[in-house]
Amino acid sequence: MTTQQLYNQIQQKKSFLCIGLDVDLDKIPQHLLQTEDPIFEFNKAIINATHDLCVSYKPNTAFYEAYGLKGWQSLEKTIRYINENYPDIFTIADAKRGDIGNTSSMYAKAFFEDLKFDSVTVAPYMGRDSVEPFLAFENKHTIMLALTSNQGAFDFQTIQANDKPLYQTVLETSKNWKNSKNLMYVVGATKAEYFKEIRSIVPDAFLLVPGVGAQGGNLVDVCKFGMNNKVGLLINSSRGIIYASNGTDFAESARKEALKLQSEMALILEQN
Ligand SMILES: O=C(O)c1cc(=O)[nH]c(=O)n1[C@@H]1O[C@H](COP(=O)(O)O)[C@@H](O)[C@H]1O
Repeated sequence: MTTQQLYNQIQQKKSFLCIGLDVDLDKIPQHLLQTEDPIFEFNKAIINATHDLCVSYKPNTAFYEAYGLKGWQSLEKTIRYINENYPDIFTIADAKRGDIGNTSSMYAKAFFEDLKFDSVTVAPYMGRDSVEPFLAFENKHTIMLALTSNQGAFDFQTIQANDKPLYQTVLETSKNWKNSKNLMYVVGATKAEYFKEIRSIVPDAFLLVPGVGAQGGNLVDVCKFGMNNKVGLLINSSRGIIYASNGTDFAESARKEALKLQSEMALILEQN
């Protein structure tokens, strides 16, 4: 998918919401545990109930890997279900990969060619040759961690190195990498005060912004300086939407939470 297609979808749906499919068998409605593939059944119901309100789904692979082969199969079925039924949706494999070049190439194949995700999250710590194999894929997107939503972001990412915080070097340096047009960046919603600076470094890039909802980030604060002239934001909420209820009404309840965020987004888009 191209970023223009993503932008078209944002305009059409008046939404830049990304729903995180972080499925935990201890949190999903108990009646689903009787089914053959509870993770897939849960995802299918959430997707069917919310696909018109969001532009993206982001399964975090940890929640599937934790259940071994069966979990990986549920992930495969989920991405196939989205691609077959809602092909406009931008899909993110939240896997936070990155390794020496030949290994990164295999990670890229796994997520882009085998599973057919539109994008994958990648950690920048190993540098250019660990990220460029992902960037080589046309119309696929590499979402690199820049300034994350967690408290530990202050351990390394904001450390001064060469007179600037490390996350700024990550942004500036990566702009010069081959196929950098395929880069997006993760910036946590809990770091709203950094968006002005970040936008001055990467004015055109899409930013994946997790941390609203359960982690306490605020949508309006993020949009104030985070938006660009093509919106340029994908705001993720996982637990805040998918675990709105653990009863038989879980899908409707998820829809209600997604609708709240989408309505706020529609208002923000109208005002900009
Ligand atoms: O890359 C991510 O998506 C990510 C980066 C980050 O800085 N913070 C962050 O929370 N995430 C992911 O975003 C999701 C947030 O989930 P909720 O806090 O439940 O909305 C999880 O899948 C996290 O792994």
